Amino acid sequence: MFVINDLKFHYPDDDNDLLNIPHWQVAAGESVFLSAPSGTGKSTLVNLLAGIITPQHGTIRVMDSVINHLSSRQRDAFRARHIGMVFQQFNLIPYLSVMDNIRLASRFSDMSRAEADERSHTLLQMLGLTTLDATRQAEQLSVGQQQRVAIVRALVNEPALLLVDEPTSALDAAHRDQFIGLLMQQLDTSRTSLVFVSHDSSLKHHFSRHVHIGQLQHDAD
Ligand SMILES: Nc1ncnc2c1ncn2[C@@H]1O[C@H](COP(=O)(O)OP(=O)(O)OP(=O)(O)O)[C@@H](O)[C@H]1O
Repeated sequence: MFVINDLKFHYPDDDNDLLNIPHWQVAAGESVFLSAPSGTGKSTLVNLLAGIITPQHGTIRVMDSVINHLSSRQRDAFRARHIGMVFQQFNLIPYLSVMDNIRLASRFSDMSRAEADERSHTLLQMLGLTTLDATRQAEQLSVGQQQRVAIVRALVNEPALLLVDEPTSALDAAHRDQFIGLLMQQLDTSRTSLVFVSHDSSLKHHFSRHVHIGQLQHDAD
């Protein structure tokens, strides 16, 4: 699903490479639990895989595209169509309804609007949100409910690659289990690959692979 080769990345204000990953690949349908101590570059790696930022060196191939060789506009289009993301900040538009927030993503799918809306309602329901909730403005929802909307928005297009960064912090135990169940169902039905970044190691038994960021990094010694 994706292959990283010879990747080096540093932020402009720091000459030292934050990430130096000789090779890492994840196959279609694999689910990876990625752990790392705070500040070691998990979110940066997720942003690289999403094509939000690009490395100074190396390649990140997602499906058939080397995403860091695409223009910024091409990366935006690729991400909208093939990559689902649930980030720490849910990035919902506060004054839009739940459904309109989800439609911002689903208009990039091959589904008709009616099909996409039906799928959205099904996913919302699976995560315990009602038809009435779907009409409410995002800002009127609790933090946990907003997170569930962000999850539906990430899943609605049946993405090839799903990137999830610290997702469970705002969910109670019951909704967290529903969330993981929904993710796993998505992987089974559509061969979606998942990279799941979390500090909550009690969740890692759900995943087919566990990776510590230190295992990916080039050993400088
Ligand atoms: N936009 C930026 N410009 C400069 N430095 C940054 C930027 N974003 C992150 N960093 C630095 O890069 C390092 C890694 O940040 P990153 O957010 O990837 O870590 P993380 O492993 O996800 O941490 P956490 O688990 O605490 O969220 C940190 O030292 C951080 O200060």
